[in-house]
Amino acid sequence: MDELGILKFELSDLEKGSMKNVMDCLSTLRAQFAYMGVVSPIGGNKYGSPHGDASSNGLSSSPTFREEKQKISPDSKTQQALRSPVMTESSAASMHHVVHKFHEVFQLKQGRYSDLSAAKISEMMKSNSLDNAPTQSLLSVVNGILDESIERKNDKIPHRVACLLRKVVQEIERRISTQAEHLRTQNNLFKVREEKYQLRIRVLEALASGTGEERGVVMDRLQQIKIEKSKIEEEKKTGVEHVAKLIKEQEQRDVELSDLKQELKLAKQTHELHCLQMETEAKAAKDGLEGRMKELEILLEDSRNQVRVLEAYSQSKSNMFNKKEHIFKSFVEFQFGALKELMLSSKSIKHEILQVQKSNLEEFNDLGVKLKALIDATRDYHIVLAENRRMFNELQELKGNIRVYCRIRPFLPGQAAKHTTVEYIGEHGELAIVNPSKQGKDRRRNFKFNKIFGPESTQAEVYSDTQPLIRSVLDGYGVCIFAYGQTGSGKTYTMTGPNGASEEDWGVNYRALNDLFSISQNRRNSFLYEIQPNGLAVPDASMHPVTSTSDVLELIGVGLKNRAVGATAMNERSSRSHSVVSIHVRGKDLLSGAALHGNLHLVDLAGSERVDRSEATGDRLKEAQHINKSLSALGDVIFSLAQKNSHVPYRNSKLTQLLQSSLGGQAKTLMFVQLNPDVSSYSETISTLKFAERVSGVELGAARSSKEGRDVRELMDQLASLKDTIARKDDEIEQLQLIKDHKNDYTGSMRYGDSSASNDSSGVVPHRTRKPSDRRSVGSETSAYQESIPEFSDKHSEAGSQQSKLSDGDTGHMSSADSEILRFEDGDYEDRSSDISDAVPSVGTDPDGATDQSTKLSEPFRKSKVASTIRLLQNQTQNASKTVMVSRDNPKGSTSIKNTINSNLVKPPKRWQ
Ligand SMILES: Nc1ncnc2c1ncn2[C@@H]1O[C@H](COP(=O)(O)OP(=O)(O)OP(=O)(O)O)[C@@H](O)[C@H]1O
Repeated sequence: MDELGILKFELSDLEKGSMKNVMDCLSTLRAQFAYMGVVSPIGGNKYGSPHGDASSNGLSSSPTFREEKQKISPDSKTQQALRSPVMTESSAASMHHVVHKFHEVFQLKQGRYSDLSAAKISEMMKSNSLDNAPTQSLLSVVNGILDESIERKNDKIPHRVACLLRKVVQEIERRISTQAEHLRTQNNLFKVREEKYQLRIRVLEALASGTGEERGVVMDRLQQIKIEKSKIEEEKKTGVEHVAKLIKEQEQRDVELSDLKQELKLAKQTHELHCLQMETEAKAAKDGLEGRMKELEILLEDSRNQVRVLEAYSQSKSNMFNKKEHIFKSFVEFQFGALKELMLSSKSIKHEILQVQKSNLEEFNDLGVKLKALIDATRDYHIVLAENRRMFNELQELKGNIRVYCRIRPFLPGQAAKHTTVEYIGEHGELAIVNPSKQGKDRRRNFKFNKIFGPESTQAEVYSDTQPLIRSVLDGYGVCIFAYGQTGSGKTYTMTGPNGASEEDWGVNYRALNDLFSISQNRRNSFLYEIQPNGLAVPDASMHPVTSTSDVLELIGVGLKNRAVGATAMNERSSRSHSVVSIHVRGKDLLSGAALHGNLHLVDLAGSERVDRSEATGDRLKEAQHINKSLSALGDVIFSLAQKNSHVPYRNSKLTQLLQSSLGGQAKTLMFVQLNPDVSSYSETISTLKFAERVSGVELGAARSSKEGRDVRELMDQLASLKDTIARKDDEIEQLQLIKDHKNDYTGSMRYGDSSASNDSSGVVPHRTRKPSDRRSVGSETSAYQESIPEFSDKHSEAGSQQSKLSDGDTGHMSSADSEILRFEDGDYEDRSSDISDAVPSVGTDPDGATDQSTKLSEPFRKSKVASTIRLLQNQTQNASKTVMVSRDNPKGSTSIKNTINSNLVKPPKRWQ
């Protein structure tokens, strides 16, 4: 519309309701189409306005008018296009281009045609330009040139302008002729049509003239046709307007379309680029995703496996839980059942408890009274227990504070000639030694000791007679057990046992230690023991606290490492020093607070030897001399004690220094006399036996003479009476123990609800389970104490042995004390006993006769009567023993003894005091 110069309106004008622009536009369009109708071939006037020729009305020279004419004068192609009901896209585009060209070529904006350049004019003259130029433009050119020539007043116009004018005029003429031809053709057509219509009119008139009726119909029909015609024309007009409108819309759409195409192209390029980019990204993303997908697949597979495993696991768990649930359910049901039962029983128990509480209260009151009695009884029990201990040790003393056991070792597997010197071993300590090289009376020598252990005796048997002394250690006594004998006779074997000994072969040392600790444990309720407290015993020796046998064994091991051992001709592994294990015990009576101190010396003496036989020389000889010297010192001490010398030479050797506390005084001494049975050792054997005999008979030798042999019987009676008293006391103690146990059981059962026997660890507990008749079944009235006082078991054997000793016809072995006779070098002792010629009167007793005495001893009695009686008994028996002893050199006397000593005579005591 801009190009056509038509006023336009915007869609917004319609929306706003401003119709002015719309109306202007429509009126301009109508005017234009009206003009087109005028210039159309049908109108017959192509160039002129409806009001006549422009040039003629003077408006032609007006540029506005020219322009207006140009604007509204489309060329033939344009007209054709406009006339064409359907306009193609290309034709519309070309029409637009042509109109544009016309304006460019022929529109003279300013100046004159005569001033136009030749090039411009030649361009205008191109047939193509002229052909395409609108007629109006051509006429404008003509008019312009003519106007210029009028203005120049017939002055000549330039040649090129004249050529242009002619060319334009020729073109106009050509067009006019074409137009005329067209008009003629049209005219002819109209004429044909007119004739046709005339013909129709005539037909119609004929018809009209025929009947009035028919004429009316025809007229109506004609009228209808006219109306139709006018309608058709109207529609045609509307259609033309519609086509123009469509053309405009089409153009607009084309523009939009091209813009859109352009945009589409751009968008397509952008899109393609974008697509490319997207594809690249997509590819990368796809690769990444594929990788990720593979990973995820692997993960998925793993997860599935895990899920399978977990499923299996959860299945098994679930099964297990189901089972458990089942079990729990049944358990809970069972528990509920049990609970119900419990509740029921709880009710009845509560009821019972109430009743029991009631009865308990009564019993408690009763018990309070009984408990008081028990406390008193317990106090008495402890007093009696202490008394018992005292009596026990006094009895030990009565049995003798020094005992001599003789042990004969067997022949060793490697020993060649097995000729023994031991001819006879009696059950009660008798020993007969023969000298194969002598004949007659001197061939045989008899000895008597507390006990003889033959070659077959076991370690346990040997120890069984030693055990009672260990108890004395814990009662506060000094005890010394030592082994004496020639080298290789088995001292170490007896004291320690063989190398790497099993428990069965353990020697005295180990067994004594075991007993020491076990008895101390048994007494823990009444005594607090401290074994081997820290301190120093002798120079270069130290003391260490111990709590068990193994502790002591460790210390012994340390000591043994320090012990000199060497091979001699007599013993492949001879101890070249004394070995002393000292155990010190400090005890405290928990009830009375009294303290006691005992000690135990376990001595394995170095072997005495005849240096000519042991073939010792050099250091070994010196060693042997030292050993013999210290043994000699030991003998001196023993005999000094025996003679009750004011001075006892303890300090002559370290050995006697060490043993001082367990030699003399209240100390008890046990000596194992070790013998080698081989004939080659005959002289050493005799020497050893003589020494032992002297030790064994120390007190006998030291006793003063007594002519009151008859007193022995009386004293024996008293002794038996005392034993009976002890037995009764034992019964009392036992009864108290039973009461105490009953109390413990009762209180235990009250506390724990267990009325069964309590497990009392005290050493006296076994008694309460035994009947009195059982206790006496051993054959002694003191057998109730066989476990706690095992020595009682051997009293008969000792008594018996003493009896045998006294009844032995050979009194040659009964040597008297003589401190000067201990000589090992010559292998024999010189017997220089004093002349004692008194015969022993007939003595004897019946133990059963003493049972009716002293059935009840009061405390003052015990303190005074018992003690004084024991002392008296000791003195008397010593005298009696002396009487027996002195008779050994008197064949007559010995015969007398043999005939008169009663078999029940108890061995006289051997005290050194
Ligand atoms: N009762 C016995 N039964 C078996 N073998 C024994 C017995 N007594 C000793 N023996 C053995 O006799 C040998 C010598 O014994 P042991 O070493 O005990 O003698 P000893 O008197 O200590 O000698 P020494 O004084 O030279 O040290 C050892 O081989 C020992 O095993």
